[in-house]
Amino acid sequence: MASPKRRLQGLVAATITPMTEHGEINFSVIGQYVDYLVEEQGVKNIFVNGTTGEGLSLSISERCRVAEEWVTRGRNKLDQIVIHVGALSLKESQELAQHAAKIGADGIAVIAPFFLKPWNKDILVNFLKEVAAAAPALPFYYYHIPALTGVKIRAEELLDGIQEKIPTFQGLKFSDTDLLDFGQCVDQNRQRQFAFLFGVDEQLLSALVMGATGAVGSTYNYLGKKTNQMLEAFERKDFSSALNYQEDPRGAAVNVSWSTASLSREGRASLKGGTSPSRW
Ligand SMILES: CC(=O)N[C@H](C=O)[C@@H](O)[C@H](O)[C@H](O)CO
Ligand SMILES: CC(=O)C(=O)O
Repeated sequence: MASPKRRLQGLVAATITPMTEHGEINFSVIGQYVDYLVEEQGVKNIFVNGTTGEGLSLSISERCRVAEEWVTRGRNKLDQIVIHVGALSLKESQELAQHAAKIGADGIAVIAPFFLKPWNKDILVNFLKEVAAAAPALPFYYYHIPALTGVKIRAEELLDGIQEKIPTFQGLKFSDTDLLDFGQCVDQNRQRQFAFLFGVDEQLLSALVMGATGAVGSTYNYLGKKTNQMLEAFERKDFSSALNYQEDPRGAAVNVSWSTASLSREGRASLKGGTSPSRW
């Protein structure tokens, strides 16, 4: 079982869910995918069943099987495996959280419900709390992605007092371009050991300046190595090299016609090699 561990930091690849030409999940390539991330990209943390992984377009049983395959294949090779367990239904989200704990994942993340939505902080925190309580031994991350959920409660507001409500709260995955909100999250929680994981790859350098401790994103699947070099350049305060590296994800993002707000169908297909079907 996962132990509450060191803070998640550095790059986290948001994995795609490989599919066969018939639109079924292709579990057989996940082992190779792990090796590719570790060996070719130098990325040892993954975020499974998130936006890039089309988690919300998979069935619950598929989500469980995908999570299981990543954990099995990633054991002893990856550092941390975070499973996204957000869902429209609290009950399903709790089931996914329990399952993630059972299979030995290292953490769970949850987005805000996005059809019938929480209209204030308390409602959202209560939802998150009930999910977190289903996996009381697992670090919990809130996945803030307002452009896609439509839930615009500021992350800074959400974080205020969150540990009293959710004792396993360990960090934030912040997928929004509002660097003021992000910076305030960092500033107001300096005394806590939260992970501040930024999720707009094109803006990562700016987020590092604001205090990001790591990043979760789709581009780290193929720009992991370069982005690690950017992190190193930033560490040694070589900002002009860091800026050169940052140009890459921005270029790549344009090339595959992504927007910062949503990864298009074409972008996803291109990540999967151009022809792989999607679930939406
Ligand atoms: C909406 C979406 O998928 N966001 C991802 C993570 O949150 C990012 O990694 C983007 O894919 C990336 O920044 C490219 O636009
Ligand atoms: C990028 C990211 O974190 C996701 O695909 O969920």
